[in-house]
Amino acid sequence: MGETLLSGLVRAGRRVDHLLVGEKRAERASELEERYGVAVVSNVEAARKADTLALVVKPQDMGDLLDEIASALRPGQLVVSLAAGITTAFIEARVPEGVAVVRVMPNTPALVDEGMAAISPGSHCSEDHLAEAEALMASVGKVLRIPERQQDAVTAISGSGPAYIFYVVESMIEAGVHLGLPRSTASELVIQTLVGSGKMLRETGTHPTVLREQVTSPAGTTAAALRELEVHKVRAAFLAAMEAARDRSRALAEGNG
Ligand SMILES: NC(=O)C1=CN([C@@H]2O[C@H](COP(=O)(O)OP(=O)(O)OC[C@H]3O[C@@H](n4cnc5c(N)ncnc54)[C@H](OP(=O)(O)O)[C@@H]3O)[C@@H](O)[C@H]2O)C=CC1
Ligand SMILES: O=C(O)[C@@H]1CCC=N1
Repeated sequence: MGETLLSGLVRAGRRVDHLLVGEKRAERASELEERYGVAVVSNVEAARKADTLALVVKPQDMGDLLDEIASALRPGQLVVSLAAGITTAFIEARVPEGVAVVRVMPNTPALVDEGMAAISPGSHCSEDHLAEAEALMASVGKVLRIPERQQDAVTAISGSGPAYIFYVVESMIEAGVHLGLPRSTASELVIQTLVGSGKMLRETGTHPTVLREQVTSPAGTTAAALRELEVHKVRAAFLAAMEAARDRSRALAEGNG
């Protein structure tokens, strides 16, 4: 996710020659330096020199990372966390008083500048700090400001969301193959159907139920398929899946790695 954000900043034409990246593995560090022209330094040096820090480690590694950099941080700096589950309070309790914290939930379509990020301010965060985090994430897609209490639900919907969509795509391609289509044909049909349907949702602003009804001819093929999805409780399965993701996000905040 960190590299996705970095590559987006480069594509957006933002200056990255002054950007410091904390990366421990030497091989990976040289790869990032060569690919993006950024300087790879220690986490402590990045924390001491940067005005804004983006923390993109796994939630389970966040406590150790904060312990490592806390003494290098100073009031007025901005810490932007992209980690699932980790609350602004968790970070604020581990950094000096007056460090501004913003919690972000991004998603991987940021790689093609179609990301969806939700941002929430911590308790010492000014409008300028929040606007800075917003501008960072706007380099790679849309940004919504939300209250932090909604972050676990957002993580379940848009953070993990691309995985559910890819799962549906995989399933439809497999079904096409099962029905006798060549894999490449099935794949092209499904991907273009997905992109076209997404574009219809965004460009028409029409409710998805209406769009679905427009495809569903009386006693036709779509009605036959949708009946099977109802019989197999696919809608209930989506609800249960997203509740599980929301609960997992909450558990990560409580340190249940
Ligand atoms: N993937 C996604 O779709 C999304 C991810 N996120 C969040 O982004 C964060 C990263 O996730 P993801 O990119 O999937 O995970 P990855 O494991 O791919 O990336 C985490 C990176 O952090 C590095 N790292 C770990 N500890 C340190 C440290 N102390 N100093 C410097 N670097 C360190 C790891 O290096 P190494 O490999 O050497 O250990 C690794 O490159 C998570 O908190 C996740 O919740 C949020 C939304 C979407
Ligand atoms: O699976 C995860 O925990 C991360 C957070 C949201 C998407 N990927």
